[in-house]
Amino acid sequence: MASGFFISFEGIDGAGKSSHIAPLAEALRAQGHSVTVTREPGGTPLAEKLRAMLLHDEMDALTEALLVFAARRDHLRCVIEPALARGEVVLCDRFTDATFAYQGAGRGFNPEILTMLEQWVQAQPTLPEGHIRQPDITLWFDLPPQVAAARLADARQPDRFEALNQDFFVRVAQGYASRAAQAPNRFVRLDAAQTPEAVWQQLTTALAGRGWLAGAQP
Ligand SMILES: Nc1ncnc2c1ncn2[C@@H]1O[C@H](COP(=O)(O)OP(=O)(O)O)[C@@H](O)[C@H]1O
Ligand SMILES: Cc1cn([C@H]2C[C@H](O)[C@@H](COP(=O)(O)OP(=O)(O)O)O2)c(=O)[nH]c1=O
Repeated sequence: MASGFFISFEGIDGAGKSSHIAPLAEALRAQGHSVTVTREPGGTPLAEKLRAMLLHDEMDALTEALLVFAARRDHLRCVIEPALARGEVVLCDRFTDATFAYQGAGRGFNPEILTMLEQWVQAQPTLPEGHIRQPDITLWFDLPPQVAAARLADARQPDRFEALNQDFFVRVAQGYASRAAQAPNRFVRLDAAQTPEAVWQQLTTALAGRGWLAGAQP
């Protein structure tokens, strides 16, 4: 079976993830790859409905965790796994690291339960025994929360998460840092405080170092 490549984009709100996904998709297509661009929570009609609830309805942290993993299951089954099986590159705006950062570190929800849900939801019969589906590379846009807040101040109407205070995002940023420490080969840390051009340069250099995107121009 053809095996594609799975890249996730992570970081706190305002870190610059979304700004880099379309240019990366274009650069990969220009080099002959088929690319699926998607996002979490979301990516399927069902998961987009769950996303709207997560972003706008009041609920506790367990309900948040169950909704994001339900959305993820549908997204994996209907979009990500089929795209990988076709040999495509999948670019996904957030994945499970966001759950550990937001519901785990941010909300203070039990990470052991998140790990259990991760094992169930990301089980995939085509993978070798003991493996679950994870991104091949996670591009982590690391940015101090106060810089992200300044970027978002005028940019858009905040959702339930973006409206939370600075302390929440300090914990979320720490959550990403500890996830990155647990999977150093998967995570690529980008200094997202630099200019968009410099962040793009870091991103393409990291991918080129792994055999992707030779000579891509911003
Ligand atoms: N490197 C950067 N320097 C300054 N502003 C940036 C940079 N990257 C993105 N932005 C701006 O910050 C805001 C948030 O960027 P966005 O890509 O939507 O972040 P995210 O998807 O991580 O929430 C946007 O207004 C965007 O134009
Ligand atoms: C994937 C995921 C996202 N989220 C949150 C983080 C974001 O604040 C929000 C939506 O993410 P995002 O798509 O980055 O928002 P936007 O479209 O505004 O850039 O969902 C979680 O809390 N847990 C998760 O597992």
